[in-house]
Amino acid sequence: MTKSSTTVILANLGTPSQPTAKGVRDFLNRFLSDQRVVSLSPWVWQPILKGIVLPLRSPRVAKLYQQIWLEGGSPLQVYSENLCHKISSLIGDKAAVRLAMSYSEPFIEDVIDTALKQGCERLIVLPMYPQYSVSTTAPVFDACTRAMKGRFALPSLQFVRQYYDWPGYCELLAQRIRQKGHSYDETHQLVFSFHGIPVRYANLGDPYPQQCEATAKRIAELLELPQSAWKLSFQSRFGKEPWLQPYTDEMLKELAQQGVKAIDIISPAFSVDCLETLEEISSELKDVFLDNGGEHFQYIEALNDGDDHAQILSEMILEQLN
Ligand SMILES: C=CC1=C(C)c2cc3[nH]c(cc4nc(cc5[nH]c(cc1n2)c(C)c5CCC(=O)O)C(CCC(=O)O)=C4C)c(C)c3C=C
Ligand SMILES: [Fe+2]
Ligand SMILES: [Fe+2]
Repeated sequence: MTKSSTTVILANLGTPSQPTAKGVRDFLNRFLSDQRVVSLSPWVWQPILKGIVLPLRSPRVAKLYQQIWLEGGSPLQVYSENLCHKISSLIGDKAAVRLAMSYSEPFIEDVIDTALKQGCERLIVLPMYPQYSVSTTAPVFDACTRAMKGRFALPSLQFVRQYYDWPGYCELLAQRIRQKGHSYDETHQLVFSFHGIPVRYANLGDPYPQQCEATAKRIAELLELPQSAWKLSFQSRFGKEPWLQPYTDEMLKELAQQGVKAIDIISPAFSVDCLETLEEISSELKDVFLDNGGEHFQYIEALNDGDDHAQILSEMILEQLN
């Protein structure tokens, strides 16, 4: 297989191009207009989105992005790009490796279009979400099919649905937690905080909650933690309907009030750090815990652009190439 005939697409969510109200608005408009993400009728949702959500949320969220912005752009963008370069080096001339995004540049459709123009005959698509969700993984698939529309010669397509269960993946996260050097018990808890989704989506068949639970259980098992030493919760609620519970903010408040003094918190739904970890967890949720009597709060970073992360994702890709 030559480099030009196989293309690996590392697909992530997307992020604002600038930490400004306009940059955030453009990103949120694309993201929240996708019916996979907000599954309301566009006749009902679009006026609310355009008239209320975007004007109120964009300037507020832009200020949050400003607090975490890096020299090369948003953390999600920078870590994803660095990771892609490392994976590309590891894969060598077996395939071209490209980063693509669902809701910001470089868009998945454009990256696929360029690859096909350059003679790509085989696409391997790896959404950068360890757990499958209709709100994240499915939009990557949608973008792939949009990119194929109207074409006469389609490439073969391999789509990685999830990878939390890839051998060694949970071990990598467990190792990261071990490096923090703690032993956990009733007063020093390990919290697995996953990005939430509406309960309705789970009831309609999204396997995301089961996959989150399996991820947390496996990591706890590898760390030989008793059930009393760790918790699973869901963060980043959006909108009025019920989301997966327990909610991280309420749980941290309760834990602090029950006398838990120290928390280490990790978010295994994110392959790279982003607004939801660097701002929501590291700042907002930290304040919730400390304001209610907690004393020690540590956020354990995502695998980001680490060599071990690039290595394990490359192994998954090489398995697809075989
Ligand atoms: C596991 C990954 C993610 C799931 C599942 C997910 C579902 C989901 N998200 C929203 C709404 C928002 N998410 C926002 C940011 C955001 N979400 C993810 C990942 C998942 N989302 C990431 C990586 C990010 C950060 C992007 C970055 O640039 O750093 C935001 C924007 C921030 C804000 O305005 O608060 C919204 C909105 C919904 C509605 C949803 C499932 C239905
Ligand atoms: Fe989200
Ligand atoms: Fe700690």
